[in-house]
Amino acid sequence: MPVEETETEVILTLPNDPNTKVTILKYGATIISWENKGDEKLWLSKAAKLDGSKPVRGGVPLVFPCFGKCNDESNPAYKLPQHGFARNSTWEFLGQTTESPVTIQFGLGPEQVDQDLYKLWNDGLYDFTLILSITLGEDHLKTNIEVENTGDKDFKFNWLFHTYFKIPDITDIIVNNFTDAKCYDQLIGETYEEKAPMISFTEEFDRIYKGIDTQKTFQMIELGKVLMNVQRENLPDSVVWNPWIKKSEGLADFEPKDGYMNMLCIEPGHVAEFKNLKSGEKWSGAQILSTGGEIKVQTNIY
Ligand SMILES: O=P(O)(O)OC[C@H]1O[C@H](O)[C@H](O)[C@@H](O)[C@@H]1O
Repeated sequence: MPVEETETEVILTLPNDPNTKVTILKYGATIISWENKGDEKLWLSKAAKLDGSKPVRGGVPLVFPCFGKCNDESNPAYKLPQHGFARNSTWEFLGQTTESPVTIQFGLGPEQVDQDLYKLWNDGLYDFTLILSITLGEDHLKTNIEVENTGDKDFKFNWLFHTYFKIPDITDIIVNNFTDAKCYDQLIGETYEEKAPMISFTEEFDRIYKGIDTQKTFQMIELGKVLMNVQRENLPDSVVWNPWIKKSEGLADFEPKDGYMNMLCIEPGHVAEFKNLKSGEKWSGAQILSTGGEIKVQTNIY
């Protein structure tokens, strides 16, 4: 049985490999585990709440319709909490859609969102359907999101896959192919061009990389070995985040406290600008994670 459903979770297993599986919490449609050949690829805090009382600290939380806290009073997302409402709504499991590759879907519409929260977005006047498709392969995991504006009013939104990777030791990790990207450093409030040939981590890190050619793959490399490739479809931006010591101390659901050594967030999204979606229109974007392979340095492709 490739798909098992419980009241709170769905587990998708690769038909020919019981050690390759993905576990999705219906709350937030949050992927909380991706085991590839028995090896866990995602970081999940030991203190993560999995009971629907707050967004999950770890895995792949979904960010919609705003990334971070929207500070623009004229934006209808202004009153929403940090990262919007998709990660703290219980999605509907829509079932398996294809057998090969094995794919399942989850859906979210205004009726599944906590109504007090939903009303904070333009008084609940927007109508939308989100369809999340999760495809599991031998060495890859694809998450595709489709956003449809099913109402009569145009709206604008951010989307982001807030992916927490599990890693052996942050100080041994470098990430490539961000070179020359425009970046907004959230810690110093400044925009500049990334000049480092590889990103490495020795302190708190919180940057929004913008408008990166989707032909570029970000590779998370540990001591010369590719641990993960992050590919994108129609998602021009990517946040890179590690809370390091002080910030993780302040996060009640972040455990163990030295867990920052074993996690790194690389978060493909559409967040530097809001995406406008007209009434009746659809938009989609995807993140494709894959393990292994060679190091490929991609300079700007003109
Ligand atoms: O604590 P959360 O609301 O889950 O946000 C966790 C983090 O998300 C993103 O990576 C942001 O860039 C960070 O500034 C933020 O701290």
